[in-house]
Amino acid sequence: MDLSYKRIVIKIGSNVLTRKDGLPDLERIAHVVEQISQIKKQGKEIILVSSGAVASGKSVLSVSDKFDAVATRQLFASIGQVKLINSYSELFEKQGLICAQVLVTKEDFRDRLHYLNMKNCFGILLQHNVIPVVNENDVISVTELMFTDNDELAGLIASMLNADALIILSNVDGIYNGNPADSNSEVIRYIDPTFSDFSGFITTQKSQFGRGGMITKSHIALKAARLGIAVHIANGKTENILLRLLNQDVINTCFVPAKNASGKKRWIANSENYAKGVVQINEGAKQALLSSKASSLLPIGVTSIVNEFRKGDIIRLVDEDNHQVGLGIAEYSSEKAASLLGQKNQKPLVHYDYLFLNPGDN
Ligand SMILES: Nc1ncnc2c1ncn2[C@@H]1O[C@H](COP(=O)(O)OP(=O)(O)O)[C@@H](O)[C@H]1O
Ligand SMILES: N[C@@H](CCC(=O)OP(=O)(O)O)C(=O)O
Repeated sequence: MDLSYKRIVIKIGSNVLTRKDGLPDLERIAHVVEQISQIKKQGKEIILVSSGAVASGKSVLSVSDKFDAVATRQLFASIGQVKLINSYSELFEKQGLICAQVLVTKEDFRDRLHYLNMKNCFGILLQHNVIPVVNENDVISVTELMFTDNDELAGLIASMLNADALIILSNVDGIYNGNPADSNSEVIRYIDPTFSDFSGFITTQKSQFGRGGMITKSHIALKAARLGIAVHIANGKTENILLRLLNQDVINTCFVPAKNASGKKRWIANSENYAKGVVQINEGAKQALLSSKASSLLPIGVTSIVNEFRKGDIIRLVDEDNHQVGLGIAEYSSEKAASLLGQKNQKPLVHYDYLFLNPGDN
């Protein structure tokens, strides 16, 4: 049976696009493009998030290691991105398709105007049947301004565009229940979006070019799945992986999407950086919020106001150990909340409809 996704974000990691010697794998890139063009013919919309700029840059120029590492990365990325997008452009053209380059920074998701500009741009590209090829603007994004990796970028794009699915192509068949190198380990086929503790089996091990590793991937995947987006982690080195994945005849890890979250919840989920206020909640409130029943946050469950906020601000909810439980929109100010703290029968501080839960994301 075919997976009936209409809008799909596909993320390809540097490791999929490069050979063992670190040079760009043009055959692999061509194969990805061929598969995308076949999927396009089925009437689906594709947004491609492609890494590989730095690796492509390294294939053009060798630089002495006496230069600053950050500047060297900027150098490789700026040269490599041209090479990478030229390859995509030529290959898509051969398939009768047009692609576009979209380079973004983390700041663009924080600034509301930039966010809307970006969203509008994707809108017009998709309306014109163009395939956006997205990457981080590595020339601008250095050190603390960077996305954790392109998995984070792909998750944000999938959420911004209300995608039905996010496919993350890496160099493993999925998330294993142990060390992937161990022959006893098996790929976990389905992960429920309420699951949160991966520490038992995911190691911090990364592939040659990997930045975030599997831990970041799993957190991004959970977040997207909780927003109603199906996430697949699969092996980009497997022949016809995209076609086979959509035909459901290849092993991969699928994060099962939660029942679709409202647009408001999606927005809250991506607004962590706007969160002004912080409130600490007790264990009872935490259990109630995380239970399968739809619960709002009541003042009786709030133990303290950590940072002040106004009515309508995004606030972070933390538990007694200061671990994040979720984000929500405050129904009233921190001043009023402080006066109601611990009291019964009061109006919710955060209504369920304006609450996004993401325990374990910090
Ligand atoms: N339980 C696990 N299952 C699968 N991969 C894992 C696991 N634990 C750690 N990893 C590592 O995560 C790597 C993939 O992440 P990453 O290096 O970021 O890839 P990419 O460059 O494709 O984004 C795998 O190559 C593997 O070494
Ligand atoms: N933006 C960088 C890649 C960053 C990145 O996250 O890479 P990867 O972990 O391989 O997906 C580049 O194009 O080289």
